[in-house]
Amino acid sequence: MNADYGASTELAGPLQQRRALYQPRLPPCLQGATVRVEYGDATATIDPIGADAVAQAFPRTYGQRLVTFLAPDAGADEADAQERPPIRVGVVFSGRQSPGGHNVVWGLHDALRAHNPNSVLYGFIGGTEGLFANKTLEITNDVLASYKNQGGFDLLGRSIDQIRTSKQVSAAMATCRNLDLDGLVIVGGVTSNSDAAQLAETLVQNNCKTKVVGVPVSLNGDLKNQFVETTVGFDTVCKVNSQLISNVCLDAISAGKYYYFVRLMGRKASHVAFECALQSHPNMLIMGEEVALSKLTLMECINKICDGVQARAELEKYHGVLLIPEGLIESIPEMYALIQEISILHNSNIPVAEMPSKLSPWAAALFQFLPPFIRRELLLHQESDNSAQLSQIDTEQLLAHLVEAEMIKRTKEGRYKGKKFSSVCHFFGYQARGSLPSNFDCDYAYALGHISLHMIAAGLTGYMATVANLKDPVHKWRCAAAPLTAMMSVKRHLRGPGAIPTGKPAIHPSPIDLKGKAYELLRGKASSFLLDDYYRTPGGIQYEGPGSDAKPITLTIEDQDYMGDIELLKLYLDKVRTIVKPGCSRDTLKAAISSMISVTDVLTVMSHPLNAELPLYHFN
Ligand SMILES: O=P(O)(O)OC[C@H]1O[C@](O)(CO)[C@@H](O)[C@@H]1O
Repeated sequence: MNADYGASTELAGPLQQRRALYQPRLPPCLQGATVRVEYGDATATIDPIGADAVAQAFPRTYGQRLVTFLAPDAGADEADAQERPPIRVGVVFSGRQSPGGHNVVWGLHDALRAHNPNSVLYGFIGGTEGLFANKTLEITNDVLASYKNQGGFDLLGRSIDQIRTSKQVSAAMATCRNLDLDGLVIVGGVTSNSDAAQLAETLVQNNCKTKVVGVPVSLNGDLKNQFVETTVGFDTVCKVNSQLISNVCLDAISAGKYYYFVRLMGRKASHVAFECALQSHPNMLIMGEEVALSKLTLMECINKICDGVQARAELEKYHGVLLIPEGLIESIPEMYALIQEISILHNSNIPVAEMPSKLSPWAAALFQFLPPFIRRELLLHQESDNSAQLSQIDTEQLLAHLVEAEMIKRTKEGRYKGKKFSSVCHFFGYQARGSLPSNFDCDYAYALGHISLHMIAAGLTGYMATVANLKDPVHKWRCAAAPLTAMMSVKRHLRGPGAIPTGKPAIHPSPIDLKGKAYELLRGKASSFLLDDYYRTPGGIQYEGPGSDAKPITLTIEDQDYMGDIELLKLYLDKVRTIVKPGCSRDTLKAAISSMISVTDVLTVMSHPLNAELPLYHFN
């Protein structure tokens, strides 16, 4: 390991320094050294058909009860910290880096110290490989000083997001025993938390005392289910990307000559692209979930984009911004089938150079049709979950290339009479992944770190730390722990009651809810986005003042009646605060709000009783 992990570095910039001083907010139940642990119902899984398979695979950790953490009863005697047994905990960054990850370690550290100052926290250097090789860094306040509220995972670094093979699991268990760990906290997304569940089960079966706790940290926002509302890092990444997208929108409209094709990280599900579209209002968004549902072929997607380009040309508009998720390529049915064939070849250890000749005739034909750069990228070695390396496949360039060819064809055939189509491509991912985390991600991660300690102290294993009511202010957050097995499902080939579960139980990425309110909202605006250049400029992340408590739009919309909540209303009003002055007309307000966010029923805002409570917002 060359990097000097955990070395106390000086925070160079004033913003970095100021961010290090930010004290994340904690919900009331986490403000003391102890919590009251309340056990709820026993769990099954979110996948009734796969429940038996999950129960069989996790005989010792399946069916555990839900757990809620509450503030200790008023007047309850809080034992002296010295009387609580010290706890030894290890923490590993397993998943990809995501803004806020450092605060999980910080929260865990602070909660451990409050529990008993003789407790010890080890960070594994270099991620899972450090865990296997027992390479540790003791986390202290000094070590943490320059990582508080900072981006990246460079406090400890990371390597592969995998604790899965029997060799890896045995090595992890040996480290837990060697360090005499009471708990191991695994930080990551769907893959890392699936592995955490397996490790927890194995440790129980082998009478290893270490409790395994998962923490939902992933920019993808796809670890979402009835227990988990969002993941740490999603908010920041969407805010940074939305700013970049809106910059590109203004660039596009200024010169009026390019179509920007922007691919966004987020793996198979389209959460990042979707949230960014709600924040920045690009002209088009092609979501993987829509394409998969309608079984749109590659050429149907291209025609859809070309129809949009043509409709805009009729308005004399030759610029535009199109967003796509990096997982789009896998959602196109014929591309999915091709990727599956390549995956089988990888799993059969066929050398990459021989793969094209081993494809089925139709897959070979499709493969040959694709431009050489896409062919090369499709053959890259797979991710740890056996999926294609989506970050490396330049789908935006493939689309731009095919759209250009189709526009030329339409021109030749006389079906398009506008100016020549020109495109510029971007992949926004890494730029946002290392960002300074938003206040929301700082608070959320810090709270999850605290909850992890309370889970270990309560002897829970095979659980994920969770926080509910995230749309509300921090003092209303509800802290809990949910069994990892309860979030599992089993892939199956057929749908419906006759479906036979196949494959290993795992926590799978959850797709965009195409019946949800946020989707309905976006669809309602689709034609205006396409034609009206309804671009919205969210600007950079705000760390102080108005807007610093803004949360992901999808989180706030999905979880409640639109505009039904005072906090959400305050949020919107905060956003318009800078341009809407007291006493302004309804029309000004309406224009201001709709240019910033897709509010469907602005009048509801105006007639809301809260208006009377906020003197700034008395409207004529
Ligand atoms: O750093 P790498 O290996 O390119 O990882 C990229 C992948 O990691 C993520 O950023 C997080 O899972 C994905 O969105 C992306 O596909």
